[in-house]
Amino acid sequence: MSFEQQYERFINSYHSLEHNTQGEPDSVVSLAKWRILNRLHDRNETLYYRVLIDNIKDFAPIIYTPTVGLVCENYSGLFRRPRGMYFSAKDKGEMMSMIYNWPAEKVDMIVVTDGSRILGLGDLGVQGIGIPIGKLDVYVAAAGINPQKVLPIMLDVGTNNEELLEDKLCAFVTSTVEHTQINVKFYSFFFRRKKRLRQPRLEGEEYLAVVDEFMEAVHARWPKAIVQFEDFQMKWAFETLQRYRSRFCMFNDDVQGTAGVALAGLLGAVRAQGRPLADFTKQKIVVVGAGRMPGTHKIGELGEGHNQFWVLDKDGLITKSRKDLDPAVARFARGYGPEEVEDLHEGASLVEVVKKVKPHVLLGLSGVGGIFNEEVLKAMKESDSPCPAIFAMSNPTTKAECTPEDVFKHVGENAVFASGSPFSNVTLSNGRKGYANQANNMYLFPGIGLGALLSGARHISDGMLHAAAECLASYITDDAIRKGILFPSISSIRHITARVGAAVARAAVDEDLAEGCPDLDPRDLRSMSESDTVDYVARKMWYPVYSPLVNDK
Ligand SMILES: NC(=O)c1ccc[n+]([C@@H]2O[C@H](COP(=O)([O-])OP(=O)(O)OC[C@H]3O[C@@H](n4cnc5c(N)ncnc54)[C@H](O)[C@@H]3O)[C@@H](O)[C@H]2O)c1
Ligand SMILES: O=C(O)C[C@H](O)C(=O)O
Ligand SMILES: [Mg+2]
Repeated sequence: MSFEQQYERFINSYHSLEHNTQGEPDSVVSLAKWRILNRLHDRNETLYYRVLIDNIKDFAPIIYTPTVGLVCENYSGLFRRPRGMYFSAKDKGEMMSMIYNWPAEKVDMIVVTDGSRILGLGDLGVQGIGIPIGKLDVYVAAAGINPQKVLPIMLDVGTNNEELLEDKLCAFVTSTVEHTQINVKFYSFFFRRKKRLRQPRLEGEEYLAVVDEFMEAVHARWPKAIVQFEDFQMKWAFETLQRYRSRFCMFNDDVQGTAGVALAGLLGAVRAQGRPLADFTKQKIVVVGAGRMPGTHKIGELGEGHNQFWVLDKDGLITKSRKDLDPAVARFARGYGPEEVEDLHEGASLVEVVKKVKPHVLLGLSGVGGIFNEEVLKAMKESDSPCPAIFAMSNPTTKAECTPEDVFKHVGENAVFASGSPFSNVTLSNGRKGYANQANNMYLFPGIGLGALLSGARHISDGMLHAAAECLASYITDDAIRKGILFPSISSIRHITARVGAAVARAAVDEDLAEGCPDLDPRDLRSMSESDTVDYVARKMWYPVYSPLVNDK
């Protein structure tokens, strides 16, 4: 069969599955779709990634949020074939040999998690491996990273999830070195089974010793690989970022990627009001969920010393009088400055804050589904903005703070909306479209990784991250913004990623962080124009075609 016939056969079977599962609950349909794609991934990488690239808008919700959340919750039951590598606390002293035993000669991109905060679903232990797998699928589809050079990693340091500690079915999920390669000259499958750690999570120095050994081992064999930290609980996300960011080429997607996407969305919200970007500092922004807030310090800096943020966590509004105030959040705590809304007290509720502040933007990163309820959204109607912006960024869909329907109904049809997981657009009363934008770090992490890789960056600086965010923000035209479109369509993700990747690489060059890669001297990168850099990045992207073993005569 030709490639085209194989492609058509797969798409037909996918459509039959859609037809045959009509009327079934959403979770059953989504998991069935994930299974059919996963089986294709296992047996034919080339076809899988072509199908994914061509249909990214339809398939991203299956291999990525929201379905990937459901997949992680059920991973031990869905598990058929291994994918990725697991390092457990019991491998201490052996991680270097394990890394050197990985059969791929070169690894460019690693996504690592410890499973402690999977989307808004909490501690899923080793079952969280679904996230690095999904993120790396996006790397292949969006950034054109060669799938033979990606490596999903789980650091198994135990779990504090009581159900998983009890669950006997989950006992054999992990294995030391797992690998399948299809469509290349060899097929390898290394598999040593071992039990997952069935114990509470390691803490303190014991925990850090595992991550340290893993990072040293990766760096020893692949010094130029980019390591993306993903879905670590807050305390370890920040600690590991500080610990490794100047020594290794790594970043934390939830902290840094998310901050960039939020920044692009916030700048879009300013433009939607027809105001110049300089007016950003006059925007009042209520943030619900303080987990990733310190990651947004760069956004805070744009505010030139004004505290334009009102940050709430599970205990309400955070003020200077908060007991045990987290130093990382302290700069956003209310309680100083002339712009203070005096009569808001420590722990004030979300509705109180919205009613008093009348914010331009309401940004949710709480992991609490539906927290932007009717009362909160109706209070947003009184916003000082002509186009109040609501960002319900929590994932997966069940954890979204509200839906676009609720926003356009309760806030008004002039509102702008974005969510972390995809929603459908809404038809408004006048027949116009109410846009359900997707504000997800998938717009940035592939470009950050690709730009760092192609420039051979020594590490990933704030300047490189800022360049990525600005590039995304400037991607959208004024015309689109006026319609309420704040983020481009996921269908353009490869194009967006080429631009973001180029912006990141150029920033690395500007900061003298670029050491180049085997086929590119950093001096060549320096001499490229902006559009030449985009072309270069786009040319370096892997694209799925069968490689002939014998050339035509
Ligand atoms: N869209 C994206 O690109 C993106 C990126 C990163 C994280 N997220 C999502 O953001 C959510 C939070 O992630 P995180 O890493 O910050 O989690 P986290 O657990 O570190 O932080 C959650 C925060 O929400 C607060 N919170 C909990 N209940 C609350 C309530 N009832 N009212 C107000 N605040 C409350 C907590 O106190 C905490 O500050 C997750 O659902 C995650 O999927 C989305
Ligand atoms: O994984 C996502 O969809 C975005 C983000 O990294 C998250 O943790 O929610
Ligand atoms: Mg994440």
